[in-house]
Amino acid sequence: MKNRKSVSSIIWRTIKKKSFLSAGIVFAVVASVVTALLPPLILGKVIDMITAGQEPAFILILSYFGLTALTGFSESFREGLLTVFGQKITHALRSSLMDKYTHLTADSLTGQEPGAVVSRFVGDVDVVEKLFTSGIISMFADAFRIISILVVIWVKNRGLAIVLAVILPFLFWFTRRVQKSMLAAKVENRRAVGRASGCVPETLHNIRTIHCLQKEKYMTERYDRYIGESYRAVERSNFCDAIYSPVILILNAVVVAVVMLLSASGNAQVLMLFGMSAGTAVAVINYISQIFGPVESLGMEIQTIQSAIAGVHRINEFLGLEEKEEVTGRQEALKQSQAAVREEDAEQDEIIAEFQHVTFGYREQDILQDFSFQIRKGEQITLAGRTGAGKSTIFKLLLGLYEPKKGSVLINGRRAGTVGEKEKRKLFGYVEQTFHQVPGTVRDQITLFDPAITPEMAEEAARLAGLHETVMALEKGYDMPCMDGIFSEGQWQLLSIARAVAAGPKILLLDEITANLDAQTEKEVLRALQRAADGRTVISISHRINARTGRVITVRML
Ligand SMILES: Nc1ncnc2c1ncn2[C@@H]1O[C@H](COP(=O)(O)OP(=O)(O)OP(=O)(O)O)[C@@H](O)[C@H]1O
Repeated sequence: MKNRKSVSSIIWRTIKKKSFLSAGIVFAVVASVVTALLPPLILGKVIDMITAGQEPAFILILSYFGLTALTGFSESFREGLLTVFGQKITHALRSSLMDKYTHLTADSLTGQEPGAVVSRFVGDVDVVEKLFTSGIISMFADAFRIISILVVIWVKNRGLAIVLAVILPFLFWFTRRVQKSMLAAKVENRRAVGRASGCVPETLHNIRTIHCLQKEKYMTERYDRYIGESYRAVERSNFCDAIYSPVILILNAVVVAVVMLLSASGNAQVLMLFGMSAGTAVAVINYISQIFGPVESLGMEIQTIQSAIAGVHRINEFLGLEEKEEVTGRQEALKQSQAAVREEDAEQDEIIAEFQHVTFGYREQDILQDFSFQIRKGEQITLAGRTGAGKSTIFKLLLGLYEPKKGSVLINGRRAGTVGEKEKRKLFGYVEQTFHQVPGTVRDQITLFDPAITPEMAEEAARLAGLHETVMALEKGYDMPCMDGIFSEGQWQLLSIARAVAAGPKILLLDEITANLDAQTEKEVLRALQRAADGRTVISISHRINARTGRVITVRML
């Protein structure tokens, strides 16, 4: 088992690796808050000087504009750095997920829904990225900004600070309520749009049945219902959107008006709390309008963090799945040299693969029980048995994808599960019922991007499979990008054979390779196989009696 990774360890590693970037973000956050705090103070001072009949110093005016510009600059600098940092995190997370994916055991791998894996790689990673770019860091920045403004206001006008301390929790509660309702309405709308979009292909797909059973009205009403749900959800969302800004603006105006009225009240006790100069009044009005923005953002940031936490859990769950036993480069080299010695020994008794009293089942139910057989080098074996008896399972055990519950599966006298990936490619060639394309050229289909397989080896494999002429007849030959329709069903199977023999494997595993072919094409593929089988051990699964070769091992259904 490899050392376990988690989202937090990956992020922590990225922070340490990109220490300058991380320090830059901290610096930009602090700078943007501090520089935003100073201009209203300077403005207040300038106004106080003007009202006192003094000429404001040029440096003061200059620093007001300079600091305002600096605030904008440090904010965009922070956003820029956060975007870059977010990309680094996305990269690190996706690489770790891919690394994990390639190391999963066959059992964990088959238990994964393709759609769920894609949403782990795309949706969940994006959400975690947002956790940083518009979640945690912005939340700290906004909280820092609110607190610093409150501190300045406390120093400048205690009464206003008290009013704000009372109002801000209410404002925050109201903001969260509006945001939650908007989010719920958006989710509802997405669901309704999904249902309505699903309705269209469903109707087209079943159009004959709908006409036959005269269900047109029912389908129309159903579509109308979904569209109606979507419309109502959008209206709810628009309503929340429409009321929020006016409420905030009115609140802002009311606070300013009340504080100004109180500061002009003339009552000595009230003035103790609310009294201020004209300059301070301008400064605090400025601060009040600055404090509402961060409160609104804070609500959104909490929302982002909440949804990101679910994504973090899902990614951590995926990263915690069981991994294959790892064979390191050195171990593999050592094992290969030991295998070479064993192979020599094995050559004497010629047993290349062996099942010793194997019992195996994917879950509790056993599929094989106390199953034994031996295969000698160069032998041609056919595995026969009813559907579901466990023939393909025997291949998976030979490939070391699963460990038996009892007994052992040996390849050249060695436990199949301990054969490393590189060695496996030299040991086994696997041909399945259908060909699975990889993105790339025809040559890539044969080499599977293995640099050890030269273009000459790929060509030789295609010749052996009897496909060389067909490939050469293609517009770009082996460099032709592979796509559906360039080969016939039988030719795809020949390409499968070329792929299987390209690395010169000692054992060929053939799983029902002629099942989908007509009699003529089957003959052609079987001829190619005869050439490929020369000097190799071949283990095949076939339901067709005429495609069976050599000794037959029957796998009985339990
Ligand atoms: N990954 C898996 N997880 C759980 N059960 C599985 C898995 N793969 C196969 N099985 C089950 O194991 C049993 C044996 O399957 P296997 O594919 O080995 O049979 P088979 O003899 O090759 O059948 P066929 O001739 O139809 O290909 C079947 O009941 C199958 O449903």
